[in-house]
Amino acid sequence: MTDSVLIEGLAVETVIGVYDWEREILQQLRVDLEMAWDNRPAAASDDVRQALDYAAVSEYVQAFFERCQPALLETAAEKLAADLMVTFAIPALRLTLWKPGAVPAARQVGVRIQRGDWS
Ligand SMILES: Nc1nc2c(c(=O)[nH]1)N=C([C@H](O)[C@@H](O)CO)CN2
Repeated sequence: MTDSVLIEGLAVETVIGVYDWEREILQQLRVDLEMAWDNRPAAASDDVRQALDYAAVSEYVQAFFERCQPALLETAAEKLAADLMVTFAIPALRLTLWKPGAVPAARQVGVRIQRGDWS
């Protein structure tokens, strides 16, 4: 699959972190997504129902972080990737979760995973 639908820098607020003090506060994450999708049917029909609707996916990601509040970025990434692939029938995706401010000397830190079949 050579086509994709992209979401970059989606801001979400959630409870996340391994330390006790982190369980008491909201922190911002930034989400980048590259989702494999054949864009030709949407282009041919000019119909959003044939597209992978990035607005709908963005809303889903926001709702996910309201109900899923894990300690590790790794856990959040794995669960979110699995949920998105099932809910939207996405064959493959690359997901990056950034946690700006977690390491003050770094611009941001995060994790990136790739799941599914990109062929
Ligand atoms: N690989 C990871 N390392 C760390 C994580 C994480 O989620 N994945 N989390 C923390 C703390 O929660 C940290 O962000 C607090 O500043 C430390 N390392």
